[in-house]
Amino acid sequence: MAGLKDILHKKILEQRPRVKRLLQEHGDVLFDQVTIGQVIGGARGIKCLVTDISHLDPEEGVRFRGRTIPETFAALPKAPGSCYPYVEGFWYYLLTGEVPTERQALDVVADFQRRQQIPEYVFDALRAMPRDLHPMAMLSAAVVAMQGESVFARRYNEGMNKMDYWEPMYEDACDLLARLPGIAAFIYRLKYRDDSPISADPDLDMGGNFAHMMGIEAPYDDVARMYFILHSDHESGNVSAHTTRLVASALADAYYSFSAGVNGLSGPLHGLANQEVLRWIQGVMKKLGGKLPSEAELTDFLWDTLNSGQVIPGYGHAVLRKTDPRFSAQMTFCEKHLADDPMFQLVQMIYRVAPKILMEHGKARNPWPNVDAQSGVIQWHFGVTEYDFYTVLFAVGRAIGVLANITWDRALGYPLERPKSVTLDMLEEATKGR
Ligand SMILES: CC(=O)SCCNC(=O)CCNC(=O)[C@H](O)C(C)(C)COP(=O)(O)OP(=O)(O)OC[C@H]1O[C@@H](n2cnc3c(N)ncnc32)[C@H](O)[C@@H]1OP(=O)(O)O
Ligand SMILES: O=C([O-])CC(=O)C(=O)O
Repeated sequence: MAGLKDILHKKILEQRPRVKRLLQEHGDVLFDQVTIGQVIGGARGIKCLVTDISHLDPEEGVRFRGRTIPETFAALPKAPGSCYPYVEGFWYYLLTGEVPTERQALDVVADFQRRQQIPEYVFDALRAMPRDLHPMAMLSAAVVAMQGESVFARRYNEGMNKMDYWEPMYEDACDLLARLPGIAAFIYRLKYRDDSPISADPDLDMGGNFAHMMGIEAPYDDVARMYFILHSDHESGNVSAHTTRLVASALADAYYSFSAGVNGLSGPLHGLANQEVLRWIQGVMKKLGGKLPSEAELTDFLWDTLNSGQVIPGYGHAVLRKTDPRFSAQMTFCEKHLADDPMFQLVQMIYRVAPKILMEHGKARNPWPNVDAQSGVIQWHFGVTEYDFYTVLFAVGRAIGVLANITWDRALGYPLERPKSVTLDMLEEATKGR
């Protein structure tokens, strides 16, 4: 039976003529127009990136390879005794667009088990860092420290043919992805559990192994599977995906590229918002002497935040205009496992109160919660209360999407990314007579 790499190769050969035809026969077709507002406004809405891995509809949310989140969860083979899929099966799905059989998903589980050994120098490097360094900085450094392992960089230096770029990129992507849960768990136990790492269990799948290496009982394995899949991809324009893609477009390998993407994810307007949500919630409770707020108290706290010129973390989005389905998917989990948790009840209360206030405030184009509004509270419930670690979990998930993307970018020969910049004078010149 053909393995993941063979099927991916077949898919690549099918897709290449599409790109070639679009470029050769329709390269001059006008596809989008750009306003000055978009040029100054962070390129919002400009359609200038291609990916088939996921797509984001402002009203509906993300679709992975054409499937919504519930459809994706339903379609993929599940880990034993779990209602969540194998992360490895999801990787297969994102890469190929095909739902793997259980056998095919298990082949990837076995492949990742073979690849998961982390070089000892990574642990040495992490131990040499200041213990109070942010875990995202540690993760980024650990990833780039492994750059010497890159098959892509080696083969490039040997003079590899362009048509082959995807293959070592795929190898690097699989190696990196297989090792990331172990690196993340190591960072956690180094920083917050007195340097007491737990070795990988060679028989477990990625989600199960991550829970094992964190030292947390079931259903934390399901939390990991759900979390990694939900955070994997959000089309290509978000900061972490775009950064990874941009760096890889210069033919930097997966280690350099993903490390750069991790750095982008560490911004509080992007991935770090999940730690900010918990920090903000703790701030509310601290102000009230440790008790949960009433709706009136919460309303005041929300206004205080807005009036002091800060954002409500976990709310708003650059593209979405409705409640993020990733928020809803996590809420479904919480209703099952955390229904009585006061922090979850507070998250629910914020969901009842904050959108109205953001609408009244009148600035945010989207007053609804995003993925980050719900994720930290789940971690807190399972004992991961060190909230500066939360974005590391996001990063492990994000790796699935961005690594699938850069493998395909090389397969389809997408070129070096290099948009054009203009000066303010040029923009003003364009407005003359208007
Ligand atoms: C995984 C993710 O990255 S999901 C997003 C995670 N980030 C957060 O949750 C942080 C809070 N949210 C935000 O800061 C924003 O909504 C962003 C960064 C996500 C999107 O930014 P934009 O696309 O620029 O949003 P939008 O067009 O709605 O912004 C318009 C105004 O509303 C403000 N606004 C947007 N969201 C919020 C919010 N949650 N609280 C307060 N103000 C907000 C913006 O700061 C901006 O103000 P300005 O005109 O004074 O500059
Ligand atoms: O799409 C975005 O800009 C931000 C986001 O939700 C993500 O990257 O997951």
